[in-house]
Amino acid sequence: MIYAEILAGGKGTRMGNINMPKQFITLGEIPILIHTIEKFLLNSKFEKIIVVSPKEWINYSKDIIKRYIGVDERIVVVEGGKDRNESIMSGINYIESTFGLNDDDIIVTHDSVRPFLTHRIIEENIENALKHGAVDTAIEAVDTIIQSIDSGEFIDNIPVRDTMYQGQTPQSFNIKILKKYYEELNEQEKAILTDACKIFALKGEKVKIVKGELFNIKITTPYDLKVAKAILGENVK
Ligand SMILES: Nc1ccn([C@@H]2O[C@H](COP(=O)(O)OP(=O)(O)OP(=O)(O)O)[C@@H](O)[C@H]2O)c(=O)n1
Ligand SMILES: O=P(O)(O)OC[C@@H](O)[C@@H](O)[C@@H](O)CO
Repeated sequence: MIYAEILAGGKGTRMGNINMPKQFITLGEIPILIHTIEKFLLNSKFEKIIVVSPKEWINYSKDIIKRYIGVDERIVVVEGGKDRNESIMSGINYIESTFGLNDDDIIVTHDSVRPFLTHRIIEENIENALKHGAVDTAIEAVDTIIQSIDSGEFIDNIPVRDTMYQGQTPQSFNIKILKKYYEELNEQEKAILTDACKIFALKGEKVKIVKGELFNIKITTPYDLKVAKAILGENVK
């Protein structure tokens, strides 16, 4: 089966002083989370669309889904984890305990705060996850990427730009393999994960790249919120 998992379990601290996690901020009068869920609803291949939410925002998430989308049996809201990867695993635990896991089940995981993903990106994630078992969505680096191990004091390395990409989401996986690899990692390895594809990379396993889009931004800071509004053609102050 093919599942979607929308990660909305974060607090949005880098968005600054807001009274709710950033995934609930409205964009064009609709919460960011709802924009993202709607993109997934357009694809009929998903058995379930699992939304992970902070515990204290579960009821709120359910309320806005009902208000903006209505009752849709494909959508379920479950409690997230202490970090992004733990949130991914919460969704997988829900799938396992509710439906069991088959060898060819895949999951398309996506940041709730990337509302501009496209149908093409979702389709290519599904197709390649079924074929390769692990997929990242990425765009070619536009800037030269500089590596500085001492937190920005001096440069250690300037990799050849043509080999550099910027990771986005969705990231999609064979569920059984993702779960097995994640459980095999030690705490130190888990601590350096900035995304789920790194779980496969640490195991030396191949991850297929699907072409992302420049506009598939992650809304992280107040600046990103302005960019998102501009993408939608809203007036930006
Ligand atoms: N425990 C967590 C942490 C993050 N996320 C989700 O992962 C996505 C990308 O994470 P990020 O942009 O870092 O979100 P936050 O953790 O909310 O932001 P911040 O680091 O500024 O607090 C977001 O949609 C966020 O809700 C999640 O599902 N569970
Ligand atoms: O910005 P954070 O490190 O909290 O979150 C990282 C992930 O969300 C991020 O790696 C994916 O969106 C892929 O880029």
